Amino acid sequence: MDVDLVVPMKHPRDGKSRLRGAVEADRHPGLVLALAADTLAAVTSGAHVRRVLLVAADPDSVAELAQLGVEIVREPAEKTLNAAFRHGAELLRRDDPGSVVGALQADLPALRAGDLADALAEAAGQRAFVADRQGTGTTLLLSAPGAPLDPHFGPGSARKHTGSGAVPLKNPLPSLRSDVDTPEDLAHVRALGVGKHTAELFI
Ligand SMILES: Nc1nc2c(ncn2[C@@H]2O[C@H](COP(=O)(O)OP(=O)(O)OP(=O)(O)O)[C@@H](O)[C@H]2O)c(=O)[nH]1
Ligand SMILES: C=C(OP(=O)(O)O)C(=O)O
Repeated sequence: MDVDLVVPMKHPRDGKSRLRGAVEADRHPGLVLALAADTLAAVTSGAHVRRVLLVAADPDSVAELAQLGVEIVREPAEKTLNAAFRHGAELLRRDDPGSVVGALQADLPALRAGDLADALAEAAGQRAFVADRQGTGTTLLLSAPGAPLDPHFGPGSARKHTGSGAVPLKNPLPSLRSDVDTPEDLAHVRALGVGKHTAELFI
């Protein structure tokens, strides 16, 4: 089954504040962009991903990511994470009302296209989500075809997605569950194997 994905991003200077200190302060925006670039490179290499819409707080600040084959739009007037996801989903559905829409985090630098394909296969058209490796957050939420995405991202989102009827996917999906919020998460993904953009920062 094919999917269109929405990926939200703050200005790289403002995002990933819990990760501050993992690299020198002036390299923080570059690290945030590298995490996103590796995530998006894995996503766009996947056979089942049709479109990727990056919903950005500041499109100019993430313009370099367009070369990875993603479309970039500005976030809506309501500047929150879930509003960014809803806006992206609405734009995608305008072009294809019956599609499967997915909400994906931009901080999965170890992502493998195979894990994303396995998640899509397991979801099999149900509204479903992938919890992060800690089990509390969400890295991917998939709609049913033509049905609402209904995103509830934020602290404790795994419980909120379960509560709203989304099916928690059970496959291991290690690369898809390894989001990077803290320096400890960064050490974890480096051990798992990150993409080239993040790897280059640590040579
Ligand atoms: N466009 C947009 N993206 C957002 C917004 N809030 C969060 N994001 C993005 O959504 C993703 C997940 O958010 P978090 O993991 O909470 O990241 P964060 O807010 O950058 O990190 P912390 O500052 O450490 O909480 C990140 O890629 C953020 O850049 C928002 O209001 N608008
Ligand atoms: C916003 C979320 O991400 P994080 O855990 O990366 O803050 C979430 O898991 O819903």
